[in-house]
Amino acid sequence: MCKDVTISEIKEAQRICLERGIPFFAYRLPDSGNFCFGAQISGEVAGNCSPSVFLEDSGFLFSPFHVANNSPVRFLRNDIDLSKAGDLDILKVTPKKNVPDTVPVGEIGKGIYIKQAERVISALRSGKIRKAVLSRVRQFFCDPYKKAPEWFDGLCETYPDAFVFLVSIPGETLWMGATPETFLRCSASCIQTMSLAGTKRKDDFSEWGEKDREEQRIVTEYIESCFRNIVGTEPLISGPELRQAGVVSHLCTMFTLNKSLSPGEISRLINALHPTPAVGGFPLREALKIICETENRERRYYAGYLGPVYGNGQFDLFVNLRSMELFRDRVELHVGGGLTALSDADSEWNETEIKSRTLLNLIE
Ligand SMILES: C=C(O[C@@H]1C=C(C(=O)O)C=C[C@H]1O)C(=O)O
Repeated sequence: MCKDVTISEIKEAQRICLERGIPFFAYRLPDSGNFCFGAQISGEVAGNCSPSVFLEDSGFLFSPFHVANNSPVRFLRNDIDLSKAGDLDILKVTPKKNVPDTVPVGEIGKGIYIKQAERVISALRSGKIRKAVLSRVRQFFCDPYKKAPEWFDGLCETYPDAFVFLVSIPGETLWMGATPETFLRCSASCIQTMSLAGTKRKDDFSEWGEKDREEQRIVTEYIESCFRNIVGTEPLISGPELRQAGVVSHLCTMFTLNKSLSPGEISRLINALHPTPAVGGFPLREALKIICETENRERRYYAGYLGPVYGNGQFDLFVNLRSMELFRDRVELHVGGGLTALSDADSEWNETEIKSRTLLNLIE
């Protein structure tokens, strides 16, 4: 699906699609020099069913944190992928669609966040929940429809080891990000995922504290249990090691299974992995309950997963983090962090501030 396309062709195609209301996706895989693009020029964007339905197709999967009316599973086809000389011209003559503007969620400022964090921390200290990921929304007023192609280019340049993406479903949503976190990658003979948790500033060289190590351990043990219960084979596990993600560093453990799995096993693995305690918490049900009651908003596509699916059962899916939703006059960054009984509300706020620099450094 990914042809040799230049960044200027990608930017031009993005501009045309944004202007004409054509559904499209653009991405650059981690540590790759290839830019990929796909636009769906006919029919409705598919969705409203289980993400697994699409894993044998070719296109781009966009799956929310929670499936809801305003955030269904979406799957974009790549009718146009810029592989042919006339592809840009086809986009230019695709009829323009007038679509309604989408509605922002609203900023969640420091006062509200600190109250929410204190509430979650006291539940964590009562011992029923070990970890819960609390997130917030940060707004920035600007002209996203004009700027998006430049930002995409800038993110690719600045974060070579991130999955950089821009995905547009006109009238529904437009997201962009540079995520460091693999959800699940599947090639002909290898399955890979990661446990990514624990955060400090990139220039903080102190030892990792117990809070970060505990946060990481919870995710690692959870992923191990998913493999044990569903695949029955232990993957190769390496780490935790320090992993730089732009402005921050994380602890990262890699899981590699050198084996191909049946579509049924893959689908069960995906269902078990999402959401991992890296973006949800542990135990899952109790953590999701407190997140939902405390955040009091739909996360929509934040902390869901997304990426290209190649049509042969192979795919590269990533967690939707370090990302933002784009509106006519502003962007909304979604940013969160894992809380445990050892958390301090102010430090957690600072962590979300630092993580939001991943995108703000480029767009401000
Ligand atoms: C939730 C986010 O990041 C996740 C939470 C982390 C943490 O709590 O240390 C680290 C990496 C991610 O798994 C985010 O960036 O919004």
